[in-house]
Amino acid sequence: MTASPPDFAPLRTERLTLRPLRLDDAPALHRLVNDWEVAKTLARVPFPYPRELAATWIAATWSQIGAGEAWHLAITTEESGAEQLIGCVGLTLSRDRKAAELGYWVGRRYWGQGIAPEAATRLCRWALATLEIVTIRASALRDNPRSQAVLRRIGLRPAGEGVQTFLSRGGPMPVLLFEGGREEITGDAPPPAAAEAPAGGKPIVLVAAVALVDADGRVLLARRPEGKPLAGLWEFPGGKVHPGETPEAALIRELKEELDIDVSAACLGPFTFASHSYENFHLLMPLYLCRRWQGEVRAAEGQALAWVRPQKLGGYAMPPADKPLVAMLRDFL
Ligand SMILES: Nc1nc2c([nH]c(=O)n2[C@@H]2O[C@H](COP(=O)(O)OP(=O)(O)OP(=O)(O)O)[C@@H](O)[C@H]2O)c(=O)[nH]1
Repeated sequence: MTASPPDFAPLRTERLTLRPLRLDDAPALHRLVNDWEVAKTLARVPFPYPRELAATWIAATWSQIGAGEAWHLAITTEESGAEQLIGCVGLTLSRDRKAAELGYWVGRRYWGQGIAPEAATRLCRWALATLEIVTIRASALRDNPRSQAVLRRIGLRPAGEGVQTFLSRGGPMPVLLFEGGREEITGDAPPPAAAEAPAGGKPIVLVAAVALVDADGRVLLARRPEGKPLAGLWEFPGGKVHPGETPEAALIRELKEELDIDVSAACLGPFTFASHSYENFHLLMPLYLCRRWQGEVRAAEGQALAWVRPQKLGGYAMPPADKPLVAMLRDFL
């Protein structure tokens, strides 16, 4: 078992910090969760909660974070200048690593302040932008409307009913199942940009993008970082064309900013384009092909990068507009 808290940069919201648990959280954790009103809603928590279990569980969460299997984090807040533990929130990966199960609890004194949805939304957004998951699942006891309301607030939708064993209740209990993906949880409808809306229609957003192809014939994909619309999806490097800019100039600027490379317009070969309607704008995106640049590609904005063989492009989750582009690239390269 891991002997110290794992390296994990805390996730913050306006009021909360989500960070790995520490051994000195054990007394507060025990006090908050050894409360029938809290424990009775949780499947994996025994009641009464043995004092020594808190430290054992904290150490188990470190191993799981280290192994990339589950992220159970402390929810803390500042009260009169001191950090207070107020609950926990966690995600556990499914066996195929495509989904994660969400769980949380908040100490009774902190109920009714929207802590659970705030913490859960933050963790889910981090996970969708960082892990390879596409679905988040959760369940709530049928007789726990408060938790069901939290799951709806996060953006999860009902997905049937089930039965789960509850340690606290000593047996199987009926639960309602919930699930959702990136669109539900992040409310992703990318914002419209510069162009004016044509009467009765959506604004057209012009974005220049490029398939950079290296000497081995691999294509560069960049992962959209947390905080941007469609976070976690892989895309071709590029960005919006600013007013007065040509698409080539926009791309040259974006490639310098995002990847720290210098590209000349002569090395940008027009390849194809995407024309795709998103919910609140219509994307028009010329895709260039480029095999020559100066400098070494690096993630200048901290984004994840991947050099991908054309046949493997289908394995990366990309924005819907990119689907036809990927098929054309695969045929061409
Ligand atoms: N760069 C790029 N954008 C894409 C691709 N596919 C796709 O739908 N888009 C969409 O095109 C838009 C590009 O906007 P962006 O947010 O990356 O542009 P930007 O870097 O100028 O952003 P900012 O000004 O918001 O920071 C986004 O809505 C993005 O989802 C793609 O393959 N590459």
